[in-house]
Amino acid sequence: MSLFPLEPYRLDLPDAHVTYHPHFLTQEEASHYYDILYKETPWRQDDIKVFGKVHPQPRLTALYATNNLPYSYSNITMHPLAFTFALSEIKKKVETLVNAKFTTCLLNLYRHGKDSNGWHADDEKELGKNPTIASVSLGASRVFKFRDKTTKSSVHSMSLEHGSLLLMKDETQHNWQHQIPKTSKFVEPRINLTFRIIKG
Ligand SMILES: O=C(O)CCC(=O)C(=O)O
Ligand SMILES: [Fe+2]
Repeated sequence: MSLFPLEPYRLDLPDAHVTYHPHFLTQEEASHYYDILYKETPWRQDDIKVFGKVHPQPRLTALYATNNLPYSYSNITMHPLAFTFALSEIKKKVETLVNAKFTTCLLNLYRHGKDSNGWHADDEKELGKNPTIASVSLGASRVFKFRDKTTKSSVHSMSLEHGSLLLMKDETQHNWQHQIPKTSKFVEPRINLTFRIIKG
């Protein structure tokens, strides 16, 4: 297999359903959306509580939704903004590919290699059982890892590239955790968009 496959493929993870679409967007589309979202998004840095200790989240975030429903994780509750034109365009493309309607998009900005996203599963109750989560990557490529939720072993590592889409569905969040680890390498910023479904 080549290092940078062109065709979508399903990851070889037991009790999960994860597909990776390396060229969901063209490089031009991806750069266009990166520039717009980098500039137009009111990025914020919330404090989170992990193991009883409060510290600033190691990345910037923003929440958008088509309804007014908040999203809570790591002891923070985010209230959504209304979808922008650019985000709506991306949402439509994702919905066509995935054949699902999303209500909510969480944006993450990893400013540099020290920004990260610790081990977690997107298993908050407002997402319901077996949530479908579509994750679009723009900007620098970053390593993305999965590990078995129970044994914390059998780690799968991959790179999420500019313009790609990673689709996690069925029992994936029930059985696996994921993370974006810090890196000591110099890396440019990366924007990630995770489309989710939150029903009231
Ligand atoms: O940045 C990523 O690719 C992952 C983001 C993520 O896991 C999340 O926001 O829940
Ligand atoms: Fe996640």
